Amino acid sequence: MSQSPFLAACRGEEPSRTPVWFMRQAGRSLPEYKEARAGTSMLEACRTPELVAEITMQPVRRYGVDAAIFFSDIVVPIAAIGVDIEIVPGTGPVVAEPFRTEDDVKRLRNLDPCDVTYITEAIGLLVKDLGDTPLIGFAGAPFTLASYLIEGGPSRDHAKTKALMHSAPEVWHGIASRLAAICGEFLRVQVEAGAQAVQLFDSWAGALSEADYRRFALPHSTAALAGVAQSVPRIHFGVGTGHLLEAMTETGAEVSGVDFRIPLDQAAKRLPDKVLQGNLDPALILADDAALLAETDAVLDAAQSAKGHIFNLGHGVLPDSDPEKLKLVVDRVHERTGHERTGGEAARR
Ligand SMILES: Cc1c2[nH]c(c1CCC(=O)O)Cc1[nH]c(c(CCC(=O)O)c1C)Cc1[nH]c(c(CCC(=O)O)c1C)Cc1[nH]c(c(C)c1CCC(=O)O)C2
Repeated sequence: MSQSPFLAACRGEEPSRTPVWFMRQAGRSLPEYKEARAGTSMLEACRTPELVAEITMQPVRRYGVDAAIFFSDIVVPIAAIGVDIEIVPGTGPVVAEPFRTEDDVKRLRNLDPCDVTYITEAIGLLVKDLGDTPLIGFAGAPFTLASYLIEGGPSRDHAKTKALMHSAPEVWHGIASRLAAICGEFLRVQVEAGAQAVQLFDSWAGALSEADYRRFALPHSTAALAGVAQSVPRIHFGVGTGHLLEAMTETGAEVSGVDFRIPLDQAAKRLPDKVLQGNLDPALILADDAALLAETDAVLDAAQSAKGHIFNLGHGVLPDSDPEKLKLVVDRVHERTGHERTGGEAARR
């Protein structure tokens, strides 16, 4: 496992090749996923260890990526503490009774590892199946989760969430600090079961100004990530967060996820001490091969000046992506950056 290019890159060491994995690599773009999921709701699938292990393995088998991302969802721990939340196909998480008052804060009890034994079981199966490929555990950051709970579902402007932050800051901090404890515990359960890195998804943090991010989100994301500090590398990612790059590093995460809107050479100038993850525009997977490979090369070139680089998309794989195109990207990244010893060289040593 010490040979894992992904873990070496996370630690800021020189990997044998640039590691590559894709956010949302397990999911709707794969025909074998659709087949495995047929007739099972998303949350039910997340609670079925054999199915979780199979779906997590599918992109590893197909693409030869350097890490597996655990098949689950950011709302799984919220559902596990008894909140009535569903993942509606084509929409996203929908909450039956949104959270908006002091009394609602009390509905967020702590997560007990006993609430999610299916997670421990699924990771137990995966650690055996994965061999040398590391498993990334994950959680949603308090702000992103709180937005679903307060809005009641997906939101473009996060208006109710922002209004609550400013008009009832004690209710906001009550909700967000309880979510931080839940996220921290969810990450710990995954690491204790065998996940070798974690990613905190603050997908919607880009909707906040830097001042609001620092005041309302950063302390809670920091608390969530503190749960697994010193045990595994931590990756932190948000969408449209160019104005927050520096602030987001203050959570203490070792790796900064960069979305496709900021070139990696610019991110490297601003974050010289951070390993960067990213950032091919997911839409390029739908482009022709020549354009796709040119942009893949451009990402690799821009990453040269970074302290370290983990190749990824700038956000999740789009549902219409052709798996063959993702395979093309993995092979290109490996071919261009691999300097693993050849048989001949190894024999000479
Ligand atoms: C915001 C967010 C959610 N979930 C997640 C985020 C953060 C990442 C991001 O910004 O993309 C994280 C997530 N969700 C899922 C994973 C699994 C691992 C992976 O392949 O990356 C991960 C890491 C599975 C999933 N989570 C979901 C699917 C699709 C469900 C299906 O196949 O029926 C998958 C594979 C559902 C989901 N869950 C959520 C949304 C918005 C949706 C899409 C709803 C839809 O359009 O159908 C909430």
